[in-house]
Amino acid sequence: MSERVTVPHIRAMREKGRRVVCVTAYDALFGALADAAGVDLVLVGDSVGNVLLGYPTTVPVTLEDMLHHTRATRAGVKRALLVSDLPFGSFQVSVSDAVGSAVALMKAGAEAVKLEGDYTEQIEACVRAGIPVMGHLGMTPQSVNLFGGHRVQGKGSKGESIIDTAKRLEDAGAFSMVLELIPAELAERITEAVSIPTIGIGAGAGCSGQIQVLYDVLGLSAGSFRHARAFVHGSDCLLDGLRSYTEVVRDGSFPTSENSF
Ligand SMILES: Nc1nc(=O)c2c([nH]1)NC[C@@H]1CN(c3ccc(C(=O)N[C@@H](CCC(=O)O)C(=O)O)cc3)CN21
Ligand SMILES: CC(C)C(=O)C(=O)O
Ligand SMILES: [Mg+2]
Repeated sequence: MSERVTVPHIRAMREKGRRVVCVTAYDALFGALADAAGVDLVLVGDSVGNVLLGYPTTVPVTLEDMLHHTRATRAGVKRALLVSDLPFGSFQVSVSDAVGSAVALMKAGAEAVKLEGDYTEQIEACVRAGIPVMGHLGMTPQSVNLFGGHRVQGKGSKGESIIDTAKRLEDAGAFSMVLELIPAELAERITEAVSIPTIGIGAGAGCSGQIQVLYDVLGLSAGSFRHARAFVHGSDCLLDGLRSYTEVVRDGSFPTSENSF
């Protein structure tokens, strides 16, 4: 594979007009698959809570969970930039919490961290400590209890404050930002208002790049979302294989002499 992707590369992609391709992963196996597909950035998302751990939201995910999945994903990702989410509770209360948590993720193998919301002091302090930070605005899932569900944010006049926050995240030193579940027109206005790459999920095609949850892309998620698309029917495919296995064990045709010693 070609040269490793770095934070300056991601920034430069916007200037060159090349869309940034991002996907989540939570372990070495799927991290290596995403890397082999040539994505630019792999996010160890706190969506691991919903997707793999069976939680209803990302709220219960701990820093220990994120460290565990970051170490695993690090083992599989060789080329793409590896970014890890700061989970709920690990950065909001103080700047020292934020830097401490971010340092731990970096030691686990992340090359940058992402945090949700309007936390410019935390972003400044991490950047000062040498840790690149990705912002995340719009429908920030760690605030689901405030929103009353995973609902589109920033409709109508409420969009203005998101534009203002986006500018302040850039000023604080964020190298890019995720825009989640906001009107496409608002995402375009934010993208015009900042000079760092905007990475959309449910935020239209006017962002500098896109991110999706890997299991949604692979058709391995329980539900389906308007913002996502399954590019392969993973669950159907895997179920076929598992049903075949079940059948041949039951009828005694597996293992054969070739599988035996
Ligand atoms: N598998 C998975 N994919 C994701 O994109 C994802 C997660 N998990 N977990 C963390 C957050 C939660 N996200 C969510 C969760 C639910 C909706 C949802 O129910 N969307 C509605 C539309 C919402 C509206 O119209 O306001 C839908 O119909 O898809 C969207 C994003 C995005 N993230
Ligand atoms: C979907 C992305 C932006 C995320 O934060 C996650 O997967 O946790
Ligand atoms: Mg997340």
